Amino acid sequence: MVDKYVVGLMSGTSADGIDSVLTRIKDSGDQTELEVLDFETIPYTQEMQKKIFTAMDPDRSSSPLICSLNFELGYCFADAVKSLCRHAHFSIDRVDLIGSHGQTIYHIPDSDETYHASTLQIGEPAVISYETRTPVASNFRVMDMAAGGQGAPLIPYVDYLLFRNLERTIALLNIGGISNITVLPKRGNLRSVQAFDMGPGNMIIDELVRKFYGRPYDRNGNFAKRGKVIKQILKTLMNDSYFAKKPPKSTGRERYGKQYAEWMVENWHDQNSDDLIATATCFTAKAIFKNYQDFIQSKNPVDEIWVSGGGSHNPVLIGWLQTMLPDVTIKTFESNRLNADAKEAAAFAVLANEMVHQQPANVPTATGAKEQLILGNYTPFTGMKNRILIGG
Ligand SMILES: Nc1ncnc2c1ncn2[C@@H]1O[C@H](COP(=O)(O)OP(=O)(O)OP(=O)(O)O)[C@@H](O)[C@H]1O
Ligand SMILES: CC(=O)N[C@H]1[C@@H]2OC[C@@H](O2)[C@@H](O)[C@@H]1O[C@H](C)C(=O)O
Repeated sequence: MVDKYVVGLMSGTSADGIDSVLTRIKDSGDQTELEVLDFETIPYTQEMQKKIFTAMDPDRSSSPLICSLNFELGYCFADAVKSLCRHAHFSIDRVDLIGSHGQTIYHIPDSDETYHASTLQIGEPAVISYETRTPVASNFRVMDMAAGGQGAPLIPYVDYLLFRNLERTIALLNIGGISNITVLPKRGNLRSVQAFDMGPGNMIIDELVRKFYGRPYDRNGNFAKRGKVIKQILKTLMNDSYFAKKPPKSTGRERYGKQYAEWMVENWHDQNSDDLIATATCFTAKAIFKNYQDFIQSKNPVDEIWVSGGGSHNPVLIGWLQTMLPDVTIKTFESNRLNADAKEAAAFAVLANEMVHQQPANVPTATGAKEQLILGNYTPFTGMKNRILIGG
């Protein structure tokens, strides 16, 4: 089986920048072997981040903005690939395939009286493909959703491929904008994997810090450290219907973004800023704890939780989580195959590789889809250097 050089691209719900990773992948499915050759994060300019947040906000968004941003982000993603290849001293001509998650603009996990269940990730693959002269796999969530799933989370399949069959039950917890978990029961098969979004990650903390201090996030939990948790507020926040909802479930900025933080500030305007940040940080930890207690503990008591995502750098958040789960070892995700920050981007390289091998890659127990499906749309470069991987 010939190795493929695959670039994975990810921009998460925090919209802080583009993670790109250059990988070498051998084989596919259960036989997948992944090697990470280089990794880079390119932060969005302030202007770009502002546009993304505006596009996500139903009160301020517009169709021309989303239309234009789809192309603008396509160029940003293509630039990220070019920059990564320069950084790795690797000719872009040698890249066989790009797997791009895109930027989530809106995610409606369940239909309601107004809107159909749907999800939108943008960053035009034709632009990425044209600019890099390389085929692109993208739009991984929609086929799962077409089959009645939530289109999220998708990383659990890759977690299973790369980290299964350990002698202990391991949970991979990613604390990004949203927190999500993958539980890999010891010696379990794909059907035994439990995975879902647990609720807010850093999203509410980020919004409060932006509002109070004009900074993007609470670096090393410094503001939370100065504040104290207001028990009454925490109790109110924990009374959230998302936590009672049984998995499969997924959530996003629509629920725990700017409006949520604004509601907190309005409701408790007489409270000290650092106390509110501390309370939001404790809320994030407690939401993870509650979901664990209600949906995981009795089924698959975990031995270890490996934490990745930006929240792993917040010692206050991790400290609280450890206090709530004294019997579980909580440690930063570590693997000789990939570092924590590269994990999500690398997962989209693996998903792209699965796509061109026509391997189903969703985990129906995690997304709620009716069946296993091949994920992703394929955009070949259709110019002179036409390299179509599918079917030959
Ligand atoms: N040193 C740090 N101290 C505290 N928080 C940090 C630190 N570094 C990063 N973070 C937090 O991590 C966030 C970014 O995390 P990450 O890049 O994992 O999110 P994401 O990939 O956008 O989210 P998601 O996985 O939900 O899509 C920042 O917005 C910030 O809140
Ligand atoms: C719709 C969407 O973009 N969901 C993201 C988001 O960020 C974290 C969590 O919510 C997860 O469900 C998902 O991302 C990861 C990459 C996933 O699909 O596994």
